[in-house]
Amino acid sequence: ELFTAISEVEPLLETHKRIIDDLDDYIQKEENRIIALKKHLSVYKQEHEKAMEDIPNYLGNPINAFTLIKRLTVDLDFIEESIKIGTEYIKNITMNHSDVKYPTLEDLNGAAHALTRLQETYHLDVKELAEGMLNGVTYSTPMSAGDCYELGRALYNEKDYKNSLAWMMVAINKFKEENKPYIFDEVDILEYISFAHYLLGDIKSAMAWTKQLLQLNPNHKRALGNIPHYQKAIREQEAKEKKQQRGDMGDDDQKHRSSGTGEISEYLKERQSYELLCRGEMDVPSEIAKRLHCKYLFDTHPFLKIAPIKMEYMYFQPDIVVFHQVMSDDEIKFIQESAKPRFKRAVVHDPRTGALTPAPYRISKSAWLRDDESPIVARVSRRVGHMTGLSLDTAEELQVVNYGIGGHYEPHFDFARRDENAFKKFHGNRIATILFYMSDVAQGGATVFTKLGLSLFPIKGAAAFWLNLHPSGEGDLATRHAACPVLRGSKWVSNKWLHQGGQELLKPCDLEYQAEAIIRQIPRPVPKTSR
Ligand SMILES: O=C(O)CCC(=O)C(=O)O
Ligand SMILES: [Fe+2]
Repeated sequence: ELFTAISEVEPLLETHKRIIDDLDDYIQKEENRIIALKKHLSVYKQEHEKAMEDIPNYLGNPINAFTLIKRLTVDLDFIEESIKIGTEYIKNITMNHSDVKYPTLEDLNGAAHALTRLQETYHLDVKELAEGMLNGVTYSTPMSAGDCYELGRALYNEKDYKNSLAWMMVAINKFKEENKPYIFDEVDILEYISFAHYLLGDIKSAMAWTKQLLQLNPNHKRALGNIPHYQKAIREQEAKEKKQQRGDMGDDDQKHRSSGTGEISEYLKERQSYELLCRGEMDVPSEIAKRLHCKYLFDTHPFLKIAPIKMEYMYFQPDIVVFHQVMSDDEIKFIQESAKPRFKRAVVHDPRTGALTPAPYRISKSAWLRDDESPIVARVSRRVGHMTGLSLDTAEELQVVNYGIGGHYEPHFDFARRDENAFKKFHGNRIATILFYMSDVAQGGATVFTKLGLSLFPIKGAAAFWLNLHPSGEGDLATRHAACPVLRGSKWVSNKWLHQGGQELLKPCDLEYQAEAIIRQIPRPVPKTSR
């Protein structure tokens, strides 16, 4: 699962270099071998010509008879042996070395999925992507027909036929333009295109592409077999459409039934604001925006009297703030290096069982760092106390996260719902989140609050802070948030989650608030984030 963290993809460059060196060496040896073989061949040809000019005379010469026999015994053995050595040698190269890392087919599929996630979230054009461009700017070498074909194949195998088809269409155009040798040919691409159309329910297109395939290869067995099948399906589809047209007159009931359930539209609504926010196309409401400001924070801890913290309000009710310059480059480097060897694919709590499992909606690698393992980690925790005025006594360890190719975390709450038994080992629920940004991100990777319409774009060394719970202890549903897929760059964050235990005197729960949490309509006063 190398694809789940960029830091784990980095060592693949070492593997890449190894392949370059091995292949260079192989080609050098192979060229020498070919030169030797060519010399043999030319001797064979020359001698053969001479022999054919006058066969009896040629073979009458005992030397010629001897050399002919030699060429067909010992020399032939040499040729055979040298070809065998070549294939053995290349076998050794393609066999995995144990001292470098190799990605798996799972990684290839993960990377393929990531590309489509990016393409869909950021409205990227497949043709532009294939040219190595993002929003009109070139960032990488263009993809070859082979790259596009493999990507299309990976998506096809993952049953994502729509995106598979989009990439196969680019593959076929590039294939015709490039005119390069590949292990696949135009017929193979056409077969994927036809079948993807079929699986997407567009049987007429499937038929048209299959006919194109048969023009190139009239004996293609599978394509020939599919034609009657498609013809039958088209007839059935047309009959169904006709029946539906007749039935539709006045069948209002049908229309209501197909309008979908409320649950789906709620999901789609969230998805829509998530994507808009990820692209930075949504602003916070103007009545909030006009009150946003920055200030120096110097009263949550006496220490701040001499070193106040820069605090920027990003939202009110719930209050979301960003503290600037609260983690130094050296601290970041140390934390990254400590986390790397312990990285595991990030897991989520299964809401039914509370068990930890990896999920496709959270693609990253993470590790936990304890305060007592390094004064640097402890110093960062202490700083969280200074910034928030809250107790760290019941906090979780520092969770360090690196997102992989297209890495993301879909909308979620940081607190546990009442029916989840996720946080039983902690003192109460997650009252607050402090999210340190340990890198800038070239493109994408924002933290977005889907209910609020707020996007926070990572700034290295800054930290976002918000309370997840109402003062009553009820989870604040407005804190629903997500990590957008990383479009370009590597995103590092660390989370410090504070729990309710130990905050009783610092953030007393309020009976009025408790009532408010139940009767949500009552507007509540702006709670002070700092004290
Ligand atoms: O990485 C981010 O921007 C948010 C991460 C997050 O929400 C989490 O880890 O719970
Ligand atoms: Fe979160």
